[in-house]
Amino acid sequence: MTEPTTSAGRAGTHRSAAATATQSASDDQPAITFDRVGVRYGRGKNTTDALVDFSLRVTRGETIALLGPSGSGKTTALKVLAGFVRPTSGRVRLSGRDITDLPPAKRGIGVVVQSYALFPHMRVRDNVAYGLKARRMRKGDIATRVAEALSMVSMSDYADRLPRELSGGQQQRVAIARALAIRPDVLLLDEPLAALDAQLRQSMITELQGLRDALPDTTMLYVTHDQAEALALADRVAVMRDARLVDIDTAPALWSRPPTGFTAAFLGGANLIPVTIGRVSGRTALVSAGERMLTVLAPEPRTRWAPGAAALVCVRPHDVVVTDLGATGSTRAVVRSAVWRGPVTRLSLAIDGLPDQLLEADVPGRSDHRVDAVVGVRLPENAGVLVDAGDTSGATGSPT
Ligand SMILES: Nc1ncnc2c1ncn2[C@@H]1O[C@H](COP(=O)(O)OP(=O)(O)OP(=O)(O)O)[C@@H](O)[C@H]1O
Repeated sequence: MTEPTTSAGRAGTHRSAAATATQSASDDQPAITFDRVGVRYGRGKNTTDALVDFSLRVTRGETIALLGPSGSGKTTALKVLAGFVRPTSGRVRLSGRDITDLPPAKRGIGVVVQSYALFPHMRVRDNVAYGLKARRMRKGDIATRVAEALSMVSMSDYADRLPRELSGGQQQRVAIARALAIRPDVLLLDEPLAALDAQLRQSMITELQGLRDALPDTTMLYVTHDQAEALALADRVAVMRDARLVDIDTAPALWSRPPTGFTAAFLGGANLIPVTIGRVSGRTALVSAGERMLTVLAPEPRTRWAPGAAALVCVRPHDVVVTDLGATGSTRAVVRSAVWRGPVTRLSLAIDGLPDQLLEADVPGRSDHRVDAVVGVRLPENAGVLVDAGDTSGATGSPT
């Protein structure tokens, strides 16, 4: 086994308590490993399986978003790693070291939760210093660390304020500074922006992106049910459903080639059209949707797509082309609703030959399409991608 080398982190000599504690761990191990973790809450008849056979490996410096509907087990996974919940089965490791039985304070993990959890009677600097004092660090070193952490979140000017004298976004920055002050190798963020309004959330996403880039050696696990946050911040997105990890991949891959209908729907804004697979050749497939034939992308492995089998085609609303009625290659459709969303108008369309299916289409700007207007619709070749047919219930992600 090799000693962990000093990480060339953003703060120059970035070295965490956790890393110091993981003397026997190896740098080539994943920073975080969940190994078939199960969590069952309660006893007897009143039990809830919050995590089932949950396995995940996170590389050092990677940011993973745990994305899923309410109750899917995201927070439980974080609590297991932080040491607040003991798994019923399975093991958790940090840099290869088994920490399943280690108390939370000995794990050296930074945790940020939705509700800030600042000590109301302590000034900002004392809130940030809290974990360092608990580690019995020297006063001078504490002052340096506090200043460094506050500067990272642009809160240096607020060190003497009380939490109640800060806005929500500022309080959350202090909570992040407090988590960073211990220079954790692993930072856990549980819906850190959920309590903020939409505009502030957007600017905090940008700040978190900056923080992530400034901390290239810090591994982050980010819990959210907001797909926009996940897509903006994560190197990989782990989609959870009913206590299980259902899909994991890079954000662009999950977006463009969602493996399951659930993930396609949860990432938001997906039209999922039931189809029957016809001929598959290379990366494309000819499929029938109602009375229509479509040419769509068939992601690897091709063996997934057997001719005659049922599947779904995922089409993003911005890929649907709305034309005048009768335009070449178009199909007749009736506008069922038109909602202006700023940059686009989202149309809901009933398509001839596609019964029981409304297709959502985005047209640029504020369109003047009225309900019951008759238009043409065209799906460009390969605008759709084949997705495994399956249960998509509960996949109501935030709209895109
Ligand atoms: N202490 C507990 N005792 C009993 N059941 C619990 C406890 N904590 C969570 N649960 C249950 O475990 C399941 C997973 O909860 P968890 O908080 O991990 O989900 P989540 O995906 O983080 O949800 P949310 O997005 O709403 O925070 C849920 O069914 C929840 O009701």
